[in-house]
Amino acid sequence: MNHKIGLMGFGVVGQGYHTIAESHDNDLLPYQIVIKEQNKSRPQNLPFIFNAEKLIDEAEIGIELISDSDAAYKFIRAFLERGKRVITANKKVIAANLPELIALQKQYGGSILYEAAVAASIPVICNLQTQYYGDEILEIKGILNGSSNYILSQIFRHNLSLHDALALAQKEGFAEADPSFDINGSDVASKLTILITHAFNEYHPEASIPFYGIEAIGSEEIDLARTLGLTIKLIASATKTAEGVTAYIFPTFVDSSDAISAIEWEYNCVKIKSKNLGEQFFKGKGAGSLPTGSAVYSDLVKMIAGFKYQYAENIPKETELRPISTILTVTMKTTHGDKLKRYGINEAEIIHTADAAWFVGDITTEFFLANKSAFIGDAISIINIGSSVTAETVKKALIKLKYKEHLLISE
Ligand SMILES: NC(=O)C1=CN([C@@H]2O[C@H](COP(=O)(O)OP(=O)(O)OC[C@H]3O[C@@H](n4cnc5c(N)ncnc54)[C@H](OP(=O)(O)O)[C@@H]3O)[C@@H](O)[C@H]2O)C=CC1
Ligand SMILES: N[C@@H](CC=O)C(=O)O
Repeated sequence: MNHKIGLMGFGVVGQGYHTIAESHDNDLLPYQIVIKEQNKSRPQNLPFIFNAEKLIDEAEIGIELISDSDAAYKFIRAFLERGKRVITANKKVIAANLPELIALQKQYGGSILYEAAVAASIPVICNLQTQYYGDEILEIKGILNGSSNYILSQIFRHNLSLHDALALAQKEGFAEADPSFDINGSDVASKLTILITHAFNEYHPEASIPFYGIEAIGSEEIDLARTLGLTIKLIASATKTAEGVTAYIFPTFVDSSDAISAIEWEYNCVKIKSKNLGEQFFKGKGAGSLPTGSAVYSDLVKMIAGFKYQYAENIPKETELRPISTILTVTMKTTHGDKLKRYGINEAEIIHTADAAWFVGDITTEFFLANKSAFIGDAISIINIGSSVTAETVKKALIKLKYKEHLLISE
């Protein structure tokens, strides 16, 4: 049966979905494909068009896979306002507008699926939707960005610079159109916003979540992690507390006993803790053409079979994280101690190594959010020490590194 599927976007993900449909079920191929650039070379035999409005009017099901979030938002809205069904992989649009998109589904009777938007190949949204009846989710934790994880693997395993590793992630098709979202934690924050809504029925938009990326991590942090026998992963976590839900995203030291430490390259992982099930752990590719296209294709099959996300009766409103502030034990590194003193850190608390100045101790997420843009301006790297090591051990390792470096310098 022909479902009059309209595809928007024929890039990394659009082509992934199309390849799968072509080799599997021609009925699930699009009857038209909207693209933007007139002068790109394309396969000759495919039904490309440039008129998105025509496709939105005529298609029965829309698959939105474009790289322009403003246009994607307009297209998704237009499908839902016509009571139509639409699939997307765009986490920015979903995370920024989730309450509105839920309301549009309720008002006009259309529906939207977006499994590919979070952790690409890992069916985490469908899992949250269908597997926890009679249960209570307590915590979600994981790696939710393929590019930054791929970059960390390249840095740790092949000593590449962040810049060169990012260029490779872009070449592989893992990175966003604006790759700063991959390395500054923003892409992870969008994904965590979506997971929190599905797990806890609370809406915490990206800006309300304390998040920091891997941008300022340099060889000093890699040396420190190696000295400690640890690795560094960009970890997102959301936890149910007595007061509500708390969440944050930071590069984090991880030891080898934690399954997260073994997640390399573009792979993602999600740990879910619930009252009845205890802990579950999912691992899968978090970016790339076929892994993401496959999640889109599966959404399409599920959608045709009648699957819809079930949202709570009350559309979640924007709420504060609770507790409002959480204490984290971190390392903060920059090039010069004076930059740390600006944030009220005393000279006595600063450890100087050959090329860097470090603070190791407690900060609150409230302090972090208040100073975040200044930290970025000062190129301060922040790593959550997590539970794998104590602050005292980290300080000792830094002092060891300092003397090793002094020896090297005087040699
Ligand atoms: N890459 C990945 O691994 C993953 C990506 N995603 C998400 O999937 C979506 C698509 O990403 P990806 O495939 O990588 O992007 P690409 O850059 O590879 O492709 C983007 C496509 O969108 C088209 N496009 C851009 N703007 C418009 C517009 N205004 N109207 C019509 N078409 C337009 C482009 O057209 P043209 O060909 O003419 O340039 C191109 O075909 C994004 O939301 C991304 O965040 C989600 C999970 C994983
Ligand atoms: N750029 C994203 C793509 C998938 O969401 C990533 O690297 O994870």
